[in-house]
Amino acid sequence: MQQQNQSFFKLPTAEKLAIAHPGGSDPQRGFSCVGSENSSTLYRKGLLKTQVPEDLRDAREHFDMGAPTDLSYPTRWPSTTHLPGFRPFMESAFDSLERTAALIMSALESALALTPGTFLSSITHAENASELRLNHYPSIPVREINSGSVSRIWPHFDLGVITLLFQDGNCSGLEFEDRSQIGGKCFNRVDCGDPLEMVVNVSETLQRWTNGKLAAGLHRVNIPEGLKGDVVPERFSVAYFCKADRDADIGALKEFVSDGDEKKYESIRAIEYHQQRLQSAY
Ligand SMILES: O=C(O)CCC(=O)C(=O)O
Ligand SMILES: [Fe+2]
Repeated sequence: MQQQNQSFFKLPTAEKLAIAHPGGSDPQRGFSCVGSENSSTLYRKGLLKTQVPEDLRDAREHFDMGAPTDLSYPTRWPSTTHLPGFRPFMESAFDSLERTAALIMSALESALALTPGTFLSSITHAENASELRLNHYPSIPVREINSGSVSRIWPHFDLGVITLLFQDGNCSGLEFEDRSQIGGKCFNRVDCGDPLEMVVNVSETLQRWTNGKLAAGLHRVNIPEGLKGDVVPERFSVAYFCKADRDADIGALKEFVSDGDEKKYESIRAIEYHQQRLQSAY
C-alpha cells in the first residue's frame, strides 16, 4: 500500500487536481492538496477548546476513498491510464482493513463485557461511512516547521471510532499526547518501526460512546527524533478511519452512563457531527 501511496503522489499535479475534493462539509473523496485541510481547527474547535492561533498550516497532501459500497459519496478515482491497478488494490485493502477493524471492535466489546453488537451494530451498515486515507508529507526545511506556523499535521483527534495507522518505516515523527499531562503540552514519540506495524488509535466517536471511559488520542506529526541536516525528508502514511454509520447515534451509550453519572455526550447523528467538524477543517 505504501507503494501505491508513492505512485499516487508522483502523478502529475493536473491529474491529482482533476480529482480534487471540493472542500466543505461532505465526506472527503479524492485529492486534497497541501494546505487544503487545516488540522489545527480540529484541535481548536475540538474537544480541548484550547486557544490556538488562526493562521496555522499543514504541510501535507492526501487522498481519501470511501467504502466501495458507498453510493452516497463515491470516490474520485485517478484515471486507469496513469495508475493501472490502483483502484482494485485500494478496494481490496479497504475490505481487509474493514474486517480488521470489526475484529478489534468485537474484542473490545468482549473486554468491556458488553452484549455482542453494542458497537458493531452501528458500524456494519452496508453503505458504510469508513474511509481510507493516503498521506504524503513532502520534504520540508526544518526552519519552516520551527517558524511555528507550519506543521506536518497539527495535534488533532480523529473523528471516527478507531483509526488503524501505518507509517512508511523510513521517516518517523508520529507523536501521541502523554496522558499524565493532558492539554497538548507533552507528547510521546511512536517509533517508526516496521511498515507492517499497525497503530490503533481511539477516536472521538468511541470516546463519546463510552462517555469518556476510552479517551481519544491526541496526536501530531513532528520533526523526527535525531534528524541530521536541515531538511525533513518526505514521509508517507496510511490511515483507515473506522466510522459509525451515518445515521447512528453517537451520544454516550446507556451502558456507560450509570445512575447518577453525567451523560457527557448528547445524542447526535454521526453524519451531522462529522459535517460540523469538517466544515471547520476546510
Ligand atoms: O501520518 C501519520 O502518521 C498520522 C496521520 C494522521 O494523524 C491522520 O491522517 O489523521
Ligand atoms: Fe489523525
